[in-house]
Amino acid sequence: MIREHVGLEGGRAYDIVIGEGLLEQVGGMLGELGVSEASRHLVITDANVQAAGYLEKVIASMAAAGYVAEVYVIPPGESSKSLPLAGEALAFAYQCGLDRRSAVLALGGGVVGDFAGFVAATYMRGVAFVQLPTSLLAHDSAVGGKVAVNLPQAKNIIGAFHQPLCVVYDTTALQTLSLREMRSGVSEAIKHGAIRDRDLFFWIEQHQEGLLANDSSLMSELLARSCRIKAQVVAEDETEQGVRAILNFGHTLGHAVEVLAGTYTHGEAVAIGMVAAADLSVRLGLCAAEEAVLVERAMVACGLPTLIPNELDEAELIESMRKDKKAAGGTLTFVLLREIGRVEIVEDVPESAVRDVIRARREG
Ligand SMILES: NC(=O)c1ccc[n+]([C@@H]2O[C@H](COP(=O)([O-])OP(=O)(O)OC[C@H]3O[C@@H](n4cnc5c(N)ncnc54)[C@H](O)[C@@H]3O)[C@@H](O)[C@H]2O)c1
Ligand SMILES: O=C(O)C(=O)C[C@@H](O)[C@H](O)[C@H](O)COP(=O)(O)O
Ligand SMILES: [Zn+2]
Repeated sequence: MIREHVGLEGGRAYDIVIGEGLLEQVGGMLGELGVSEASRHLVITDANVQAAGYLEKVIASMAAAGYVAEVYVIPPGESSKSLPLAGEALAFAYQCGLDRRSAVLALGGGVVGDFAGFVAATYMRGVAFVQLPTSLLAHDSAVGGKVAVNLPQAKNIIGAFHQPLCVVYDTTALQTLSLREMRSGVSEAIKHGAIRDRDLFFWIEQHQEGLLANDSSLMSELLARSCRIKAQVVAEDETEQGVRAILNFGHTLGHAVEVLAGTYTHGEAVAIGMVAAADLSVRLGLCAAEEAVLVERAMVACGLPTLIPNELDEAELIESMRKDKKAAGGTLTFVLLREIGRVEIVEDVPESAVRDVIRARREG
């Protein structure tokens, strides 16, 4: 078992526990975290994760430890991150009699984590929550306390910073993940390498075959190293007053592509966004062209997309990016590459440079 730590102040520090068979131990872990046995608790998951058998394990483990668990199952997919569905989940929590000592458990990928975290952050002005990530991408989403639902036209617009009590990462769950979702998760790990750890970046490219095949020792190393970077950045700037925005590398364009196309996974869209951000960095004279080539090479090696679909309108992409959460006053803000392992946040990027990059990155 591996333990990483998110070193926050004010009683909000927590551990990320990574290992095999942890879902069967959730009940005992809740006891160690001081979760009350007197209150009812809510496990939120999606239908795919339920069908794969993980919900049963959590419920059995909680029951064995004396916990009463209610269950709320959402449809799989990004469209579940909506305010109306969150409202229904909140009403369900109330109807079940959850109280201020109740905990919400998020069992699933990033969609479930963001959604359930939002429910936990808003129910009775905030109750405890525990992340039980089941996708590879969720090594990113489960850590750091960004919880949110979407507007139809923009991602994560309605949300909060609400840290979990613990992240319990059962790596056996990754066995049922599709190759596409494994690749999508690798994309955010490449991001962690690109922003803070050059060695990790090249290690992922070198070991992509074993990682995508879910080799257990490689996977444990990936999760530990990638979560460690995420935890460090979050501990430096919990609510994104500054440096935390580097975790948004690839997301300015990535979020625009994800929303406007509606056909890419989050990790795929961010992969396109990272390659484009690297191109932009070269165009603005911030980084050597060879570094951008290496970013693209890593994405291709991991089977991730690198081109912007032709059907996405340039003006709509720009408009969406001007409304990105990092942007103030409608300017274009990007996290740009200095070299692999080092990035910087650049505000007020000229629109002409962004348009040039979009045109050069179009599908053939
Ligand atoms: N809060 C954050 O810091 C943060 C960070 C990164 C991404 N995100 C968000 O996370 C979301 C993407 O997360 P995701 O890629 O995990 O998507 P997801 O939650 O939709 O999961 C991907 C697919 O895999 C299925 N699945 C999950 N675990 C499975 C398992 N063990 N076996 C079989 N199927 C499984 C899901 O049902 C879904 O169909 C996006 O909404 C993104 O905005 C948030
Ligand atoms: O934790 C963060 O901070 C991140 O930016 C991580 C991102 O990978 C993630 O997609 C996050 O949800 C994006 O946040 P947003 O504020 O750009 O919506
Ligand atoms: Zn992301």
